[in-house]
Formats: sequence, structure tokens, C-alpha cells
Amino acid sequence: MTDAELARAIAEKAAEQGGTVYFVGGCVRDRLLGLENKDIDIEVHGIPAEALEQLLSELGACMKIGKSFGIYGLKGHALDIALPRTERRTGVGHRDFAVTSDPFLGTYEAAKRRDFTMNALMQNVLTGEIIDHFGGRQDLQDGVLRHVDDVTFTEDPLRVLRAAQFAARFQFSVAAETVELCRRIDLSALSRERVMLEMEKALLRAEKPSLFFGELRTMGQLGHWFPEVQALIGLPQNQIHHQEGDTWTHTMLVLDEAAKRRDKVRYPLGFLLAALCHDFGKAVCTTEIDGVIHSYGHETAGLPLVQQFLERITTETKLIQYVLNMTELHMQPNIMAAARSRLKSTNKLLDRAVEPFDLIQLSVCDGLGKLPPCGETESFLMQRYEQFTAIMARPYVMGKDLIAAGLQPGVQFSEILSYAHKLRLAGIEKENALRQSLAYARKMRKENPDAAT
Ligand SMILES: Nc1ccn([C@@H]2O[C@H](COP(=O)(O)OP(=O)(O)OP(=O)(O)O)[C@@H](O)[C@H]2O)c(=O)n1
Repeated sequence: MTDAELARAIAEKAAEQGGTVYFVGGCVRDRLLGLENKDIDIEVHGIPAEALEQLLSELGACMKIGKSFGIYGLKGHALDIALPRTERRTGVGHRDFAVTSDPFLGTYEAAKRRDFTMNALMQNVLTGEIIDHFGGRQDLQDGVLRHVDDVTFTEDPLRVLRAAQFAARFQFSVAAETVELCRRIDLSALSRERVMLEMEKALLRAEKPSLFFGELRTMGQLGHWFPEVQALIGLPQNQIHHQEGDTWTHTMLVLDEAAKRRDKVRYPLGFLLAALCHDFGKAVCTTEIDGVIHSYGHETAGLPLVQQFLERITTETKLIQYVLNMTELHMQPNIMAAARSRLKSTNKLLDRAVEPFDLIQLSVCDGLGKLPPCGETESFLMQRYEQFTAIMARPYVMGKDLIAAGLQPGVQFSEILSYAHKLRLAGIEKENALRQSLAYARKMRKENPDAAT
């Protein structure tokens, strides 16, 4: 039985007892927008909790998710089954709510606890009738996000981020009164996980994730969670290479370019965050020399800022490392040249936390996010990338090959191995590279006979 069939079966049984079942929340909204939504939520009105529990147990093994909150689920189904409820804040934490479920609350009061008019729509499961107490259908048609109720909205500060997230995902505008309300809400008590979840939805699902940050900027709500992004506003850039405007404008353009490529990169979330963070360093190293703006070294100067930002929103070390590496290397998309010229960055390039392919894509986005667009062309960079991956796929000299040839691990050993590695990147095949590395070892020994290999 699908979730939709189960919802119908519950609705039929509830109707026998005088109850009514409604689809609620995002699934009604998405259906009206013609979008797919696999998460179905239903609300059962007009029958007591015990009768609902009995009815559910007749339909299969009843699994209570949170009986005290009046929420139920059935094994094997994603469907959320809830009683109408009201919520009242009792503290600052996101679980600090007193929940009262009441089967006879009525649809108006039940819908009033929801965040936006478009999310407060209900649909009768059996008749298809839409219940719209707060003008959600009109707002959907107009593309407007409007809060339902001042008091209930303010009680959950996450809704400020949800407003920005939905505005970005649906390209909706936020009603002036909702923006005003959002300005006054304190976001400091939110948990990083909840903040990350909303940002992630914007980064991975919005056609233009820049709208998420733009909306928060309008609401004056970048300061607590995104101060490093806020610092890009009004930050000047070199006028010759960046006629698009300040660092904020450039970053937002790069972010939207990055969103166009998120399906082909290896690590989409890291990639989008790298696009967001890549120029954080400009905030600390932008100077004017002879009337020209420069941000020399911003790719390394920004690393502490990037780290500070990411540690505020996540504990995922792999994600943090990926974004740090991408930021540090974003000016060196020419993988082959970078790999040959600096062994240190070569190691970073080979580090699993950065994908050369993603780095090239970030560089392309960086170039497209400028006016006039500039930087190496994608086809040139991709050609280098193909060469790079072809070389990396070949057999190469490893430590055990040097030992088999008679060298001892010691002080000079890693230098010889690095030499072999450079030969590998220069395209020299293994046998020849091993011969040259051993000749290099002999030369080193001759120059310094006392040093152990
Ligand atoms: N802070 C919140 C979270 C959720 N909701 C309500 O709960 C529903 C389900 O929430 P959620 O699953 O987070 O979002 P969806 O609206 O389903 O959107 P999506 O899953 O597509 O992001 C929302 O529609 C809204 O009515 C709310 O009012 N306030």
C-alpha cells in the first residue's frame, strides 16, 4: 500500500466514525504548485485519540512516533499521522514547547500554528476540497510568502531562515509585514544543525541560492550566523577585473553559477559552500595601492575566516577540510601547472578532501561571476584535467619500489620519493621515473656521503 492509499484508507475508516482527514503542510502546497513531494502528512480531525489509535492498529502494526505530541506513524510508511494541535513556547530551545493535541480543535486553530499561509493549506483526503483559512492559495498564485500569525511565527526563530529558504527555492517574495516581523526575531538560540538544514536546502535545491542570503540581508539577519558573508557587503574589488560591483555581488553571482553545476561535481554541498566562502579573505586583505584595489593572498588569508564560519554551522570535518582546500586553491585551477610547481599544493590536490574536477568547476564559476567574465575557459581547464587524470591513473614509483631497488628509508628517502612524484606529474612513465630517481639518489649520496638515505 502506498502512503497515499494508506491516507485514503485512514480517511475512510475515520469517516465511518464522523471524523475528517486532511492532507496538510508541504504536500498540499507542492501539489498546487505542480511539484513532486514524497512526504505526505495528514491530520485527523473529529475522532478521539483512542479511536484513532484503534483505527490505526486495525490497519497494521501501530508505531507511535510521539503519542504525547499526538503524532503517529505506521511501520514501513513515511506518512506522518497527527492529531490537530497547538504549541506554546516554554523556553528558548527548539524543543521547549508545550504541545496540546485536541481532536476537536477545528481546522482554523490547527492551521494557525503553521509558519506561512502556503503551508497552512489543508486538503480533504476523500473529497479533495481545499481548506484555506489564511489566503494561502492567493499567496501561492502571487508568489508571496506571508506568515500566518505574529505570535506563533515569532515563537520559532527558525522560521526566519525558513522564509529565506522558501523564498530562494520557489523564487517567491516575502510579504513586507513578514520581513518586518523577521527583523525583530533573535536567532541566537537556534542550533547549528537546524541552521545548516535550512541553508543546505537553499544551497542544494534553489535555482539561485543567492536569494537565500539576499533575503536574510534584507531582513538584517546575516549578523548572527553569517557574519563572514555580511562582511562582503560593500567590500570593494579591483575595478578592472570586477566591474560587477562589490565582493558580495561577485560572491552571489559565483554561488548561482555553482548551483548550475551542482549535479556534476563530486561533492555538491562542499562545492556550494566553497563558492560562498572562496573570497572571505578579501575582508582582511583588501588594500588600495596607487588608486587600484588589490586583495593579494586572499585565498590563504581567508582560511581562518572560512574555518570559523564552517565550525559555527557544522561538525563535519570532511566538509570543512574540502571547503578549506578549495578556498586555498581556487586561484590555481590549472591542475597540471599547480601540481608540478608546488609539491605542497600537489599533496592538497591529491588529498581526498579536494576533487580536481570540482576545483576546475569552481574556477570556471569564479570567472563567470565577474564582469566582464574572465579566467581560463572551461574547455582549456577540462583538457588539462583529462591529462591530469590520465597521468594519475598510470603506475607510479612508490616507497616499496625504492626499497626493492636497495634504498633505505631515512632522511633523504622522502626527498627522493618527492622527486619521483614530480616525475610522475611531468608525465614520465614508471620505469623511466624509477631509473631517474635512483640516479638522483646516487647523486645525493655522492654529494653528502654521511647522510643516511
Ligand atoms: N518551523 C516550522 C516547521 C514546519 N512547519 C509546518 O510543518 C510543515 C512540514 O514542515 P517541513 O517538512 O519542514 O517542510 P515542508 O513544508 O514539507 O517543505 P519541504 O520538506 O519541501 O522543505 C510545513 O509545511 C509547515 O506547515 C511550521 O509551521 N514551522
